[in-house]
Amino acid sequence: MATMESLIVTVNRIQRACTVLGDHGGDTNLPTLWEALPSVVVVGGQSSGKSSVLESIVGRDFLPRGSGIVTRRPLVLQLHKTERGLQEYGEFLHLPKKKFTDFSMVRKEIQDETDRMTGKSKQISPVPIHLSIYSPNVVNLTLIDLPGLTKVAVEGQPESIVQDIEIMVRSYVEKPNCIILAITPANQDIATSDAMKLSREVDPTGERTFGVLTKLDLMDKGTNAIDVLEGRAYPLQHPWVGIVNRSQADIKKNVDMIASRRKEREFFASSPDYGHLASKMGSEYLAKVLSKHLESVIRARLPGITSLINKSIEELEAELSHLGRSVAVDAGAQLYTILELCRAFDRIFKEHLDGGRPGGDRIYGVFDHQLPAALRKLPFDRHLSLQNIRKVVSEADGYQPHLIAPEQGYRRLIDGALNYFRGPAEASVDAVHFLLKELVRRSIAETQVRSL
Ligand SMILES: Nc1nc2c(ncn2[C@@H]2O[C@H](COP(=O)(O)OP(=O)(O)OP(=O)(O)O)[C@@H](O)[C@H]2O)c(=O)[nH]1
Repeated sequence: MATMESLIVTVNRIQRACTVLGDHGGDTNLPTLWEALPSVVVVGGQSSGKSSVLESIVGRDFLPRGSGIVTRRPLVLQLHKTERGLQEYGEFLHLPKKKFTDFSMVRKEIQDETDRMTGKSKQISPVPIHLSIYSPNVVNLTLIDLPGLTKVAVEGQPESIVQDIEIMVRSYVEKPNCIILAITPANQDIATSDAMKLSREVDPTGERTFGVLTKLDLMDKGTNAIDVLEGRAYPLQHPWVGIVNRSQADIKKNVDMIASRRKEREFFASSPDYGHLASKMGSEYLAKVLSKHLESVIRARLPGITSLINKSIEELEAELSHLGRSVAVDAGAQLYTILELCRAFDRIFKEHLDGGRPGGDRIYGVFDHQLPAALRKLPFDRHLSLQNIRKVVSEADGYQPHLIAPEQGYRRLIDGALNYFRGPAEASVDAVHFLLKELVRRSIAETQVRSL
């Protein structure tokens, strides 16, 4: 039986395999495993504090910063807890074996990899970037960071980006396996929070939504968010978690994460409003709660995931066996395979025509039944009636007396008769052509099945 920790690690590996195989949900003809995997998705409006929460959970500065829409591709962030004393590093799925120990280079690589997919056009792309972080200071957890919900495009970004982001975010949060981390700043009216509006829509019972209130330190003096944090104002099934991230000034002053986490702990411990909730607040607590919840969701979904994988294996194996044995790689062997196929096709096609397999008899039927029946319907009685022959013959030679036989007249009679033949003859050719094409199709199908 897998331990709790290895469950998340296993799902991480499956997620990476999905990305390599081009499965990131959405419209696809193949069964999508990606959509069946539970994941924590970070959702929030612009500047709500998403990046700060993620960095705080990781304990490192590594996300791109800037104005406008910075996150333009989903970032699948897989956190792996390592043993105490080991060096922290990041590793991207698209750059395997390259260990990033300098986290400012991680930030740069996220930016560069985003641009590689979207160009400098500032468009968004649904193809995720996978980043694994190995550190003794994290819990095993997978989080997906998405572009912030926004109302307006900034310069250089197409107007459609506002809708495109909403569609992308929705495509994640709609999935029943998605755990929504809804980030809302406390210094804003929660009723207008983009994250809460969206999560209420897709998860009305609040079963899979974790509400996170950031910027508690920025609330107006004399106000607090205790009604929300104690679950009275906006009740969810899981308790709300309050967070205090670094302010812009702290970031400018290069306040590091360790100091920032300590400051956050102190804020809650010394707060007259939140002191009684201190043990259930803060980014470290949030990471632990999420990790535990993710593990329990994975455990519950495990039978479903296993049966989906088994079903996919069966379907793909059936398709593989239908496609036949693998094609040889070197030119000589490929030529041999092609000749072998041609010979097999030739034999099967001949059997269809000459007998042994059905089909050839239908061609015979065209000449034996269809053509004679059509000929019988031709108006030869009228064409070769004595009256018509007399008329054609006398008209044909004009004033010239015919010496032996009325040659011109006969010619006209024969030409006319041949014209009548043309229709049924062409119909017979078409019918035979159609039958032959059908036999070719059948022979190809039988060649594939028989000889491969
Ligand atoms: N004082 C204070 N400032 C915060 C807090 N959380 C975030 N900020 C500041 O708010 C600003 C926006 O935070 P980000 O974490 O970049 O927000 P975001 O949601 O990732 O923003 P976008 O990536 O632009 O969508 C930054 O200047 C942060 O320093 C907080 O809890 N307290």
